[in-house]
Amino acid sequence: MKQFIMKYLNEYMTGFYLPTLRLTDILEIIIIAFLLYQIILWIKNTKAWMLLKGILVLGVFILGAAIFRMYTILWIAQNLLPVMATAAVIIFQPELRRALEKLGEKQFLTSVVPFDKKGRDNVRFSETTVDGIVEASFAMGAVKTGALIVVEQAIMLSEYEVTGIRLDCIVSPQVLLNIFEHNTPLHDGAIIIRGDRIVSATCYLPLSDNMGISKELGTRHRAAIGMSEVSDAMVIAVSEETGYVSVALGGQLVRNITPEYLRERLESIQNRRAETSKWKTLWKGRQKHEKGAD
Ligand SMILES: Nc1ncnc2c1ncn2[C@@H]1O[C@H](COP(=O)(O)OP(=O)(O)OP(=O)(O)O)[C@@H](O)[C@H]1O
Repeated sequence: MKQFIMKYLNEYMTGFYLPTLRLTDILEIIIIAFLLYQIILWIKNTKAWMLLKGILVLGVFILGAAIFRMYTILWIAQNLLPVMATAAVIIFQPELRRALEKLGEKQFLTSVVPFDKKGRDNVRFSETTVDGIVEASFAMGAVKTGALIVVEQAIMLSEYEVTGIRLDCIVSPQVLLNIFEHNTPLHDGAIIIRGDRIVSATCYLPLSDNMGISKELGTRHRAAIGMSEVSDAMVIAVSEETGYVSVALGGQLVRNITPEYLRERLESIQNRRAETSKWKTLWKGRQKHEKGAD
């Protein structure tokens, strides 16, 4: 019996190989899992999602060609691969730039390595500015005055600032209402807010080419989403048609929000420390509003 067991173990267990697991291996697995998760998130939120689908279709086609030994197709695919890789980098240059910018953002770095303690406590804009933006947005919504307000964060929006008329004035509800008043020279396009000041008006923002955006939304909302796709800015859009106030951040538009929600969102980017503590509340609120908007 003992011999039989030993023979069985010899036969079946020698094929198993159990590598020794070091602490660095576990760390490596965690890092790779985190990076993969971030890449998948990035792919899902950008045009790269379409690219991935295209690559999958192409992969299946090439696999079919390999199985059926279609040598000419395989030769063409092999020679076109470097060209396609270069083309993908050129086509997705804005998305790649955005991903690298995100990596370099202070906010991202400080969330991983909290070396900039002083920076975390810095307040980006004052409570008066928050009040001004919230009050003006909903006052304009009530009378159906269209508006587009870009609140700059870590990424400087100089290239969009120069498309408009330079301003330098403190944010207040009165000024905002005046700027977006119909038939006034500054009402068209977007304004950019940096800190507590409006730095430019009538700015032209990049339009999003996301196919999933609701057809009932026009260029104002498309510009709000587009701006939030290429930068970390928070963009507030007030609809001239419905009076709804919407907010775009990271390529996502939350429509028909309440003053409390807008205040919360502004306060979350106003102070880095508040951002961490309010994350949970905001996320819950956003999900609720997204449901409401649908
Ligand atoms: N790329 C852009 N950059 C900045 N502002 C823009 C841009 N495109 C449109 N706008 C602004 O949006 C206005 C047109 O809005 P439009 O009616 O097409 O959009 P909408 O999303 O349906 O908004 P609304 O609900 O207010 O009608 C323009 O007059 C202009 O002020």
